[in-house]
Amino acid sequence: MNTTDLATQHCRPRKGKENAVDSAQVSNLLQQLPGWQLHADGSAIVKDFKFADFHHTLGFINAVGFMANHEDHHPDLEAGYGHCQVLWSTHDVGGLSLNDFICAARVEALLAR
Ligand SMILES: C[C@H](O)[C@H](O)[C@H]1CNC2=NC(N)=NC(=O)C2=N1
Repeated sequence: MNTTDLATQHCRPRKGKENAVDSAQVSNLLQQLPGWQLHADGSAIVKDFKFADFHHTLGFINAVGFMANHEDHHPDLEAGYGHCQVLWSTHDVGGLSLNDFICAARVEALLAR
């Protein structure tokens, strides 16, 4: 499954350990997502996006927020003047589900041009 395929999928409720992706799937999916990395504790994927100034950073945050509400799947965001770190994990699974990779691909799609 490539980034475009991932980005055309929608999140659906995924709860419980049976919906966790295993480590082989994680490395496979991460190969489709340039710049995305497994977070230190292994329970999230993360990427830091750089922007020219605060306006562009805030525009990105709003776009990500709109998409996240639409998908009912919500990231942790940490931002400064010219960057925003986006972290996806699935609380309902206690780790990573396919929803996290779908949303990471959807963030990439927001920036594709
Ligand atoms: C009921 C609702 O769909 C759930 O609480 C959703 C909302 N957004 C969510 N976001 C994230 N990141 N993880 C979740 O498990 C999650 N659950």
